[in-house]
Amino acid sequence: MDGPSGSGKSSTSRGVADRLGLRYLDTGAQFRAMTLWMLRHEVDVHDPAAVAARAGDPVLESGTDPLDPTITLDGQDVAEAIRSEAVTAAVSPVATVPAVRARLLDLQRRIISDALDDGGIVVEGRDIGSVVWPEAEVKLYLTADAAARAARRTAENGSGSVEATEAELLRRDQIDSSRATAPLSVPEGAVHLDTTPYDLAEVISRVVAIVEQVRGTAEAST
Ligand SMILES: Nc1ncnc2c1ncn2[C@@H]1O[C@H](COP(=O)(O)OP(=O)(O)OP(=O)(O)O)[C@@H](O)[C@H]1O
Ligand SMILES: Nc1ccn([C@H]2C[C@H](O)[C@@H](COP(=O)(O)O)O2)c(=O)n1
Repeated sequence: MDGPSGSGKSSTSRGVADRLGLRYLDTGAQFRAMTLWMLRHEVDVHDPAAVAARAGDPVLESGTDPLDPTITLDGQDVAEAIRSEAVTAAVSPVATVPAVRARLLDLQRRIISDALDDGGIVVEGRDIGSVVWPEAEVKLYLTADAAARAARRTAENGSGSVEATEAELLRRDQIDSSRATAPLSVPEGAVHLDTTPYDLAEVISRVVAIVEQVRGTAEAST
């Protein structure tokens, strides 16, 4: 499942994975953990060579239970720390460094391979259907109007102005879409779902129906 910031990928992916008995992976959390490590080790996140030189150092582990996803950095739970404003502001430049993407893509592919032996996995990010796992059984591209995304995110944060949140979302959209390495784009063969008019339960039900339809079609043709 790919899509821009705040389109509902995490909430939808977790709900779908829970309904279908699948594992769940938030790849954005991995980019955030990598960024947190760089900040904690005083690496200049705007210096790609400096970031690349340390990209192999952090020890990252992602737990894939959709009801309790976890992320640890050098053995420490960082689920809360990776959502800080400092990390949110710094993550885009770190995510554009090829050495960072290569390291995390390798980790993501290993997690996906393991999960495929265990029933399957819902993976969310920006380049999952296009780069990380183009052979995915189902590819989804989630969007929502910037105003709806900003309103949802502001409600989630419980503070801040909707206008400022929307500006920050649009800034990250712009960076994620225009970068040279694995830009955010609709993957070939993906179903595009605009969630603006639907609440979360409705989106989850629609995605589950899409998965069941794809699986039914695949079974019927074998
Ligand atoms: N269809 C929906 N209707 C209303 N609120 C929603 C819907 N989908 C998600 N939300 C809410 O919007 C907020 C952002 O959703 P979520 O974190 O799942 O987005 P995301 O695409 O994973 O964002 P990011 O890429 O920044 O991690 C959350 O508070 C979530 O509960
Ligand atoms: N597969 C991915 C996942 C995430 N990113 C980048 C893009 C975002 O700026 C950042 C944080 O992601 P979020 O937690 O907001 O989903 O990580 C990426 O480049 N590729």
